[in-house]
Amino acid sequence: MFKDSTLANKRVLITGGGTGLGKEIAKGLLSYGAEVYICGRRESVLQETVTELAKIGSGKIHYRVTDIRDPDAIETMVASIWEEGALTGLINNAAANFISPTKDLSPRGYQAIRSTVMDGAFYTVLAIGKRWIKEGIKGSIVSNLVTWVWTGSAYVVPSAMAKTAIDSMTKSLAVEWGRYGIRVNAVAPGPFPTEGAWDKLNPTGTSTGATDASTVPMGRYGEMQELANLMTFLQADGCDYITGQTIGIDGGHHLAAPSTFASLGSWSDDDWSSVRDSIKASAEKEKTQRSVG
Ligand SMILES: CCCCCCC/C=C/C(=O)SCCNC(=O)CCNC(=O)[C@H](O)C(C)(C)COP(=O)(O)OP(=O)(O)OC[C@H]1O[C@@H](n2cnc3c(N)ncnc32)[C@H](O)[C@@H]1OP(=O)(O)O
Ligand SMILES: NC(=O)C1=CN([C@@H]2O[C@H](COP(=O)(O)OP(=O)(O)OC[C@H]3O[C@@H](n4cnc5c(N)ncnc54)[C@H](OP(=O)(O)O)[C@@H]3O)[C@@H](O)[C@H]2O)C=CC1
Repeated sequence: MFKDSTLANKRVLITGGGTGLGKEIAKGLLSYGAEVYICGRRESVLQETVTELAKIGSGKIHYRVTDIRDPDAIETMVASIWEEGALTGLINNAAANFISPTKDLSPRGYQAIRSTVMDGAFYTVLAIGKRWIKEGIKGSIVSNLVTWVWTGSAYVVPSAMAKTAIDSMTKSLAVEWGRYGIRVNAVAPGPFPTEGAWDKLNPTGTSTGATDASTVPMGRYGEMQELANLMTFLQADGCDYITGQTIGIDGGHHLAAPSTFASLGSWSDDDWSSVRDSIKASAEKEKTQRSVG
């Protein structure tokens, strides 16, 4: 989809890049020439990913063991990356989540999710953004959110809340940092099965609720390359005027929510014909009662 050199000279940090979508995004950025840093809390997982992905593109991929809930740890990570060269991009991807009735959540359960998704992304943006402003670097921030920023979602309330906060950060910082040429965008994926997410959101293995591909208008899950391509586009030069946007990539999933008429997709032509007759009859009846028009 892009030239191999599309991301040459780009240096991008992907939080949570050792697994799942972060790892797939890393593959995409590497294949288009970027140098990539990934971070997470499990060194063995990061090491394995770096070894595997070093064969792709320029092969410049590095890891840092970091808990993004700790602002001091983030500062240490970002300072050590800067010693090797300034970043040009950040992808806020690390997250925590699990399904649970909200009434059963403890404060610590809520905090585990909020502190990773909301606080972790903010601390990372702050550590990197302040360096870009000081050094006059026009960086690109992209946060990996979810369509729940538009619909909310039962049974994953802390995740929906924290992702929505980062959606708000995206719009707010796009304005505040536009003067520095820093772009702040987000993507909102629908279901892209990964081990990490499906263990926490589809523990029965029966694909119900938001993990059910049959409720996606396109009738399928997202493909990793599709997400990696969108991330590449948002990290590349060429459309710098795009900022403050959250771009859905969900096969139309959130537009098919129960609050819409999406289920009418099962009606036949005969059903529609009968419905049309009924609606017209109603309109005709009303017309006979009109005093004007
Ligand atoms: C529309 C599209 C469909 C798909 C959309 C997908 C959108 C988003 C997906 C994701 O974000 S998936 C990401 C999945 N990956 C992860 O979650 C990785 C990181 N996860 C973790 O580290 C753990 O799973 C964790 C539990 C979230 C946090 O671990 P931590 O070690 O920090 O905390 P703990 O001490 O284990 O637990 C803290 C607290 O939480 C309570 N808790 C844990 N699990 C549950 C549960 N299943 N139900 C209720 N409560 C839970 C735990 O009991 C602790 O509370 P206290 O008991 O101490 O009060
Ligand atoms: N899969 C899907 O269908 C969708 C996913 N998303 C989003 O995509 C992103 C990736 O999810 P996915 O790949 O599916 O799930 P994963 O569980 O594979 O990815 C989560 C990553 O975050 C890292 N992480 C978690 N907590 C921390 C922390 N405190 N500090 C540093 N790193 C941390 C984990 O590494 P470690 O445990 O080693 O720290 C892991 O690599 C998330 O933001 C998720 O909300 C959005 C919509 C749909």
